[in-house]
Amino acid sequence: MTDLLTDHHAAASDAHETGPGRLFSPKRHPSPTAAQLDPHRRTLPVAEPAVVWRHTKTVLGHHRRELSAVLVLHALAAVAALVLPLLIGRLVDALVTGTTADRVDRLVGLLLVTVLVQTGLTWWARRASFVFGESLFADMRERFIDRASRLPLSTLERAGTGDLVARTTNDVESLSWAARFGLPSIFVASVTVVLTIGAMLWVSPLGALALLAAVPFAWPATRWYLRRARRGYLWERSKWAVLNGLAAESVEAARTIDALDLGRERHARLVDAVEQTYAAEKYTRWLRMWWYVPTEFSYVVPTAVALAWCGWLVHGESLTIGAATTIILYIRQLVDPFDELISWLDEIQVAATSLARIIGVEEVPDDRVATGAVPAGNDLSAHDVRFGYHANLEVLHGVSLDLRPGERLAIVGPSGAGKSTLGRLLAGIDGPTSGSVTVGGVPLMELSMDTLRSEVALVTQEHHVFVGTLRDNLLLARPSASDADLTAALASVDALEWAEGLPEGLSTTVGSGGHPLSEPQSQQLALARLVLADPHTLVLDEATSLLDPRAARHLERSLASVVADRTVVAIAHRLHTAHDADRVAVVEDGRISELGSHDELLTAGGPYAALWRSWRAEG
Ligand SMILES: Nc1ncnc2c1ncn2[C@@H]1O[C@H](COP(=O)(O)OP(=O)(O)OP(=O)(O)O)[C@@H](O)[C@H]1O
Repeated sequence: MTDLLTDHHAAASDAHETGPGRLFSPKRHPSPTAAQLDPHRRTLPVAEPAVVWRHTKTVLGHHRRELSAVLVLHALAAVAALVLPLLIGRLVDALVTGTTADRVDRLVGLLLVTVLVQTGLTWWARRASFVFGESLFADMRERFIDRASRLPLSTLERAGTGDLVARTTNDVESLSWAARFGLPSIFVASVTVVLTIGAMLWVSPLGALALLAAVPFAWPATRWYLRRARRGYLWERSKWAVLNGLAAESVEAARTIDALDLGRERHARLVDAVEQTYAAEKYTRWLRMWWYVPTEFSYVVPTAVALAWCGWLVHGESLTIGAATTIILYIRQLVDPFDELISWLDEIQVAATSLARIIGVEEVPDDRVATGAVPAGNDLSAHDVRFGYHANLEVLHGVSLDLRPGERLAIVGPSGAGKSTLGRLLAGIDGPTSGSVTVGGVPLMELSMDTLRSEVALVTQEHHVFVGTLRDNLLLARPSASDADLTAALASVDALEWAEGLPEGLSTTVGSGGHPLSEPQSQQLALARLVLADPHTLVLDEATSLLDPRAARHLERSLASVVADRTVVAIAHRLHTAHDADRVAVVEDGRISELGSHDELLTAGGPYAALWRSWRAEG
């Protein structure tokens, strides 16, 4: 047993030992390394056990009344269950010492009533537990969804959506299972175990000693298991998150994968993710296997010991046959709840890991704090802005820029210079590490998301159509808009004709699985959303096909009507946009090296003039 329960963290180097002889040797199985767990690097945070415990206590505190009712009902049901062996013991003693038929009838009648009462109480207690588990789970889920839907975009981009999707699906499901079925079973089992042991001690403390025979089997094995389970399940969950993310991404990007012939590469990555998930699953199964064997012994051995021990006590007249019968029945009666506790202990480990991952989402710091300050005007300014996606790797090195309301400013520069990054900062997606980006004198990071979107918006290549009606998709931009507003917005981007031609007009379900929208239609929908949000400044990333000169003429018209009367920052990857702009900012190596009109910069003969000449030569 001691050999079996030795600490094997050092065995991580044997990660590739998978022969059958090795597989079942506890010494050889690889445990997760810190790098494999990787809970804090690029993934979302995982709450520490103390935080999980504090959170659980708080949530239980909110349901104190239901919890007390559940415990009292289970205690009553357990007491009724304990009366049965006691009555049977009395019956045995009465029969051994001699009694009347009348007394036997009374004891049997009492037995029947007890069975009925116990059944009724158990049903009631279980029902109360289910209701309790459901409301507890509903609370936790609501908190999680609330936080998850407000996560900073930069955090999500860094962590990847796979991790959040895994927490929303696998983890919530495992928690739901534990809350709905685990908690009720644990209540029943714990109350029954405690009361049964109490009853055994009351009947005969000496006879109850037989129960100690379970300890050498159950105790060390459980300790050994619990020491490793959290790390094991965290490892398993993190690998599932990677696998889920890869699978979802592969399905979403199926067309691109086909077009670029990336099938083989995706397959290799999926196989690698499956292998890593398999290794993690194998580890936790291995833990359970070595834990279950001794615990199974702990169920059987005490009954055998009790038979011998109580028999010896009866022989020495320290115990009546009836009391011995009661003790042995109690020991048998303990097996089921004990087994239930042991198997739920395992599920609870999984659920606790899931809970730690779910609560971890709450630990993501907000990237903005809405102060309630109201911008005094529409002028957008960047002042000495520095920013990097990673610590020690600055991308923007002190950028200052004052936009003139209503102007069209093109940002040009070599690839990787920081143009898109500057665009993200000007649109308030990311906050500067130092310096400030303000609108009407208020830093963008001090505006609520709703206010921010009515000031400045980033138009990217993404024009996602959400599953829901066309109306729902438009209302996202302005929830208070009337149907007339929506129709006007669609008309302004030249989309009314096809929108009215949909089977149910604004009420047509679009998005994945709904009525299919063509690429230009999806783009117009995104533009109509912009019209509804009505920001005074737009940051257009020209990488988007929205500005592709080969795009359909009506799309260009749609865009033109959206940008009219707004301040526009166009991140120009083709210089013809710069030619049409009021001013051009040249970004080189994270700095603005030139700023002026097209003609001024050409006359200056600096970097812009060189870029323009080489672009003309290529064109
Ligand atoms: N999400 C990100 N995480 C980490 N690094 C990033 C991220 N986005 C951009 N970078 C890095 O920041 C630097 C500037 O990138 P950015 O996309 O802003 O340049 P760009 O001038 O827009 O280039 P391009 O014209 O090729 O789009 C590059 O070194 C890039 O690798």
